[in-house]
Amino acid sequence: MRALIAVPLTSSFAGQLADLAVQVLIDEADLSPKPGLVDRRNNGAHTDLNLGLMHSSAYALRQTFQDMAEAASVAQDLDQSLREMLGQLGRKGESVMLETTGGVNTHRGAIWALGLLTAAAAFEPEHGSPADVAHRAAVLARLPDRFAPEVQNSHGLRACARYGLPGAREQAQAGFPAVVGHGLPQLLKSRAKGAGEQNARLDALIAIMAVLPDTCVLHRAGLEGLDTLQHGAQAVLAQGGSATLAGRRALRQLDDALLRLNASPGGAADLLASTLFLDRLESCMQRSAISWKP
Ligand SMILES: CC(C)(COP(=O)(O)OP(=O)(O)OC[C@H]1O[C@@H](n2cnc3c(N)ncnc32)[C@H](O[C@H]2O[C@H](COP(=O)(O)OP(=O)(O)OP(=O)(O)O)[C@@H](O)[C@H]2O)[C@@H]1O)[C@@H](O)C(=O)NCCC(=O)NCCS
Ligand SMILES: Nc1ncnc2[nH]cnc12
Repeated sequence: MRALIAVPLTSSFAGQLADLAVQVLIDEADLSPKPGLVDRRNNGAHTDLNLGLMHSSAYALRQTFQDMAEAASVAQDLDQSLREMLGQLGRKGESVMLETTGGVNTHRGAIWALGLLTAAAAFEPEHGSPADVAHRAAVLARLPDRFAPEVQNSHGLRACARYGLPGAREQAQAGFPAVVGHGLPQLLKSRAKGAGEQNARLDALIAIMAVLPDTCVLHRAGLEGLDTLQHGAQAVLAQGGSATLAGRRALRQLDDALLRLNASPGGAADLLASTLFLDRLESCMQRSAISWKP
């Protein structure tokens, strides 16, 4: 149950959460050089994706995130009816994405992760710490959705079943450990060490890659791909991160290795966007305090 009486968010606050979700998707796409992924330099391991498509997809999802924030702001509890409403909005968002991109999967995992986090933030704006928001998102992710179609055959489900590893569902249900325990602490640590903002974000992405069983990589390149990703990312961190000369060299080697394997860590990219979302959320909430106070 809510800690305080439910206060419907003004549409402007739900709009600000949606703006933040879109902005972190743009920032993730633009960040360069990202190993194996679409960025400002090239399309990584993709033939069907490019930076323009990532941007169009991100902007097209704004209404989805706003609808999710508004639904959560009027919900009485983090319960099955809110979970099912978010499921319906998430599936609608996936259709909008596919219409915008001509059928290419740009942000399926991001709709899931950022959708849950946006709703969790909107539900209790007065508790906006990363740990609180990730915890509420996990509560939502663990609830059943009676209207979810029986999907047995997604790339993620197949990879999880084949290799016995957790995927996007489990990451959310566990409270986004790759974000809260790795991406965010690394972002703050690299900033504190004096790294520039782009290098700090790259380090956060690398910290996520070092631990995440990314089902996109497993699907395309199996355990060899996952091993290459995780060991390559650990090597970048061991060399001092992306701001050092040796770290930059290790990053380039990881990019080359992933391209050779045709592997793209799309799950890690989504979780970097989630890291940036939680990082900026508290200041967004403080700025908006006036708009949601009764
Ligand atoms: C629960 C869902 C996430 C569905 O999950 P499932 O595993 O069944 O389905 P997938 O289609 O495989 O989607 C999972 C996407 O999540 C990202 N991801 C991968 N690993 C992880 C991980 N360990 N932790 C977190 N997130 C992870 C990843 O998304 C990114 O990659 C996409 C591009 O992938 P790519 O392989 O390049 O492209 P494809 O076209 O799929 O294949 P190729 O032929 O090119 O190789 C891109 O979208 C990134 O975002 C995985 O793709 C959830 O979606 C769901 O149930 N939704 C229903 C609606 C709902 O209930 N919503 C709730 C409220 S929001
Ligand atoms: N930058 C990116 N490149 C490829 N797949 C992605 N999925 C999410 N962000 C991505």
